[in-house]
Parts: sequence; structure tokens; C-alpha cells
Amino acid sequence: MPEKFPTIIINFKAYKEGYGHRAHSIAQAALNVSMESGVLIGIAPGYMDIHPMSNHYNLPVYAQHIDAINPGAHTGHILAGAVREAGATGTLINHSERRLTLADISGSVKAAKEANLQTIVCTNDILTSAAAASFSPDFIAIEPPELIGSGISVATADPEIIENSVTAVKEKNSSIRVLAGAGISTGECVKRAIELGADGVLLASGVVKADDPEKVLRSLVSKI
Ligand SMILES: O=C[C@H](O)COP(=O)(O)O
Repeated sequence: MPEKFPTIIINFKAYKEGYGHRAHSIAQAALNVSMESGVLIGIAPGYMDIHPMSNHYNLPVYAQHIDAINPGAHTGHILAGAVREAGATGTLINHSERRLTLADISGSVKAAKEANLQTIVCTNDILTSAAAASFSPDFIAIEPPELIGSGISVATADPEIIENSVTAVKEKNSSIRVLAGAGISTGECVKRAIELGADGVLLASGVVKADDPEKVLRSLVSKI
């Protein structure tokens, strides 16, 4: 049976290299490397690219955010059901660059589950990881904000935050997968994160801003 949950998720954020033709090149590179290696790679493009990416590439596609709303009179909001209908497999919730209140995290997880979307709740520390586990998302992604986009890997700069988040989350609910993120860019970082107990990684700049994303993706899967 094919894997359902990716080990590597690439967030395209709002980088200038993360939309249009370049987004397609990254997605194609992710598909090539995923097929070669057997490691499932997910992508989180901008909203406008969810539908084309889902249509063109046999990869799990994630929204970068959804709103905690039901269908109705809302303007400028992102509806879980619409994201699902556009072809998304799941969604990030509470990314460090799109923080939510506790009530909104709860509402967004509920809305995503009702729409049959996988849920990835992002957290910034161990306590928040433990709290987020109460919502029973599919994934918790622990990312120290100060290391995001820094090029300094969380797996070497702050291994305790990975280990302790894994313990805190799995104590509450062992079926929740834990991703580590921030500054991940090599196979060695991925290997280290997995050795620390993570089920996978969430990353952005290391792939999206790379001169050769496919080369970086090959490195990322090389030690799994
Ligand atoms: O969603 C991805 C994370 O914020 C990590 O970003 P980064 O890989 O650029 O450090």
C-alpha cells in the first residue's frame, strides 16, 4: 500500500521562487526524487497553485493555512472544503508566519478534519507542542522561529526541542507524527532529526531558494 503521510514537506511560502514556472520545476523535482527514492515528498504551494499542482503531480499537496470558518457569508477567507475540492491532501495550521489563537487552531483543525484534510499544526516550543497534541492533528511540526530561514539546522542547533517535543506529543497521542523544521537543507539534517525521534521534516528555503532544487532534494532523501 502506498505511504499516506510524507516524510518531507516543502513549504513554498510566498518566496518569489515559489510560484509560477519555478513552482512547477520544484514540484517536478520533488516528484522525480520521490519516485526514485520511494520517500514520499509533500508540497505546500501558494493557494493559486493548489489546483494545478494537484492535477499535474502525483504528490500530496498542502495548503499553507485555512480559516476556522464554515461555508457562508465570509469574504477573503480560506475554506477547508474549497481547498479540498481544489485537490489538496491537507493543510498547515498555525505556521510561525501565520500564527493563530488557540481557539482558531481548534476551529481550523476541526474544519480541516470535516473536509477530510490532513492536519499539520506548527508549534514554536515544547509546551505548545504538548498543547497542540490535544487537538489530535495528523502531524505536529516543531519549528523554533529564530532558526526559520536561517540556514542553521534545528537538528544541530537545538536537538533538545525535537527530542522533547517528540516525547511530549507521543506521551499524549502516539499516533501523531512529529516533523522538525527550521534550517533543514541536507540529508545529514534529515537523518539527525529522525534519529532524534522525528517522523520527518518540514522545510522551505533550503529547497525553494536553491539554484538546483532537485540536487538538494536528492541530498535530503539520501540518508533516510
Ligand atoms: O515551513 C517551513 C519552515 O518555516 C522552515 O523554513 P526554512 O526551511 O526556510 O528554515
